[in-house]
Amino acid sequence: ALYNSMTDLPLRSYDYIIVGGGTAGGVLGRRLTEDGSKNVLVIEAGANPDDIIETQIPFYATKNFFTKRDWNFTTVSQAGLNGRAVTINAGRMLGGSSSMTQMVWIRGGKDDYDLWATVTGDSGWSWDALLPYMKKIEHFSADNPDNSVDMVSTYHGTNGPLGITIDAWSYPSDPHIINATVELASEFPFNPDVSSGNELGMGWSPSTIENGARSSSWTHYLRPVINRTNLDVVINTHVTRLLQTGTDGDKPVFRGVEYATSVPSSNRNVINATHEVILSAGAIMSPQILMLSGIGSRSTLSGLGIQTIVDNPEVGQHFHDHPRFASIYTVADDVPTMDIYIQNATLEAEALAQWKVDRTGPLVAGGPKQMSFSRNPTDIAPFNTSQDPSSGPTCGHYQLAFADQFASEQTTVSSGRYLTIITNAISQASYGNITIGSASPFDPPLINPNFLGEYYDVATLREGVKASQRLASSKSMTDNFVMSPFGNLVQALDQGDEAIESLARSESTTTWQPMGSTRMTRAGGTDGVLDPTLKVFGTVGLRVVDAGAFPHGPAASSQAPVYILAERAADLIKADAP
Ligand SMILES: Cc1cc2nc3c(=O)[nH]c(=O)nc-3n(C[C@H](O)[C@H](O)[C@H](O)COP(=O)(O)OP(=O)(O)OC[C@H]3O[C@@H](n4cnc5c(N)ncnc54)[C@H](O)[C@@H]3O)c2cc1C
Repeated sequence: ALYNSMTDLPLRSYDYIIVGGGTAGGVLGRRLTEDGSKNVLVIEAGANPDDIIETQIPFYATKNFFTKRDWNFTTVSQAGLNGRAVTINAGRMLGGSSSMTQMVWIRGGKDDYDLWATVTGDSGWSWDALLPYMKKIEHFSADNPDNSVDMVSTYHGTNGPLGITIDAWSYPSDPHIINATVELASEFPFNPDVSSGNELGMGWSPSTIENGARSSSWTHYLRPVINRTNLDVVINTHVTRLLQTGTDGDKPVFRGVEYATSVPSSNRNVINATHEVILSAGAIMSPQILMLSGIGSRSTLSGLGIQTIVDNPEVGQHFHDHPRFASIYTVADDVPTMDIYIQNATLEAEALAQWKVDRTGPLVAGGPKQMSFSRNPTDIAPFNTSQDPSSGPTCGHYQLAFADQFASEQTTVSSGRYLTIITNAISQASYGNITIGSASPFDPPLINPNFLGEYYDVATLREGVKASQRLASSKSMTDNFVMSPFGNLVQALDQGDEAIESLARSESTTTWQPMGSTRMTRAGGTDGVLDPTLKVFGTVGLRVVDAGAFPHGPAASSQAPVYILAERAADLIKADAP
């Protein structure tokens, strides 16, 4: 059942306590309770988003920003971004970030997961071994909209919990982009399924949308099973740290969970799991909770008066995110881009009324509907001398995604029609870290993704911007559609590489994909935090299952990889059950 506070919980013991009812936490809550033999408690800091229409309407995804459903994190000053600090929004509600994503559903390349297997020494993390889990997640309900290919049968599942479809709204850009895959077939070859293991090329991009509304790990994994008698979910409860409950051999056992309400001054109480505590608080908060619990770098912890129980300087390291740059183009005045619903309150109100009636109309428009994945050229600087940061040849270095609207975080406009082509550096070379500057669980951790810290990533964005321009200036795109580049992009494209790189430093921001801060490595490894079964090194009774656990960030948006990781994690946890 769902409870508003810990004081409402029935008096019973829990085999598993999951910290964070987000993307991974929702998957675990469902899977660990499905055979009925184990009691599970999920503790979530945020609230239940069921009454919040902005978490349901695909087009309203960004309206969740800066609300109480958003952790609203800010990075430390980023040297690679000319010293700017960047906001990283993250979901603080049931479903976590899956309740506020742009809904893009993309897995990454086969090499991404094969690298996980190599790094961990566990072939269970390879693409082939994970493909059944990938399918197990999906309730995939659309063929490719142009019917040229069946996206479902070979690589996708149709009986899983999570509703996934190709966005039902027809964007003005759709035919132009698909035509460009013919006109520019050598650079943007049509890829019938970018989630087949080879993501390179341009193809349709499915979204976590079903029947015109967002599907999240709350709406499609956890909520449908909330009445299981062995599942309790409690909201509005902030886990402040984990507590050692004993020792097993020479290792500390961490089965105690200390919590408070969302009010920092509220009392701390403790609940113990009989078997395991699983941290699924996301790649920013899970390392913070570990450090507050005495698991981390001794020098950091002792400086803050926290007793070190497990000295592991790897906690919080290898943190990264994919930097993003938006190239904006003007579009012919008579093209009905989504700008009309942003600029005209009457049209938006009509669209909202239509959505409320039957979940149709323009507001079902979610994230990008096509995507392309490309590799950097190998014959120019810095790529001809740098080590390739990608997992392998099935993975792109940059991803282009399209929005039929003005989509900038720097400026807004009140008129005009636009196409935004977003470059994401999905195989970035820069790594940063998460650490803590305070012993208070209510102070956010210090977040350093080190955006564009390596010149390689600036150059990757440069390549993406130039590829966007080649695409935007093609006959297919300029045929009654794209007019010209907009804003600072005009001058940068005119002036060339250095100017583009400089613009990338002054305008790039996050794709909201924090990853890798508690990474998994091989058993007994010293270059990570988790063993291949996601157990925290040096402890008993404790795992981390969230985006922080990725051994290497996939060349993709991160929600699908989190669902994939969590599905296998559930089986690994069950396999260890007493
Ligand atoms: C705005 C936005 C857009 C995105 N767009 C896309 C996209 O289009 N496609 C894509 O693939 N990915 C996207 N992502 C990234 C993707 O959503 C995340 O990588 C993924 O959902 C992370 O899953 P997680 O389980 O690691 O963490 P989360 O889903 O963030 O879950 C963490 C949960 O833990 C809770 N929590 C944290 N601390 C505590 C605590 N101390 N006590 C109790 N509970 C706590 C949080 O409230 C949250 O519910 C986007 C993310 C955001 C924020």
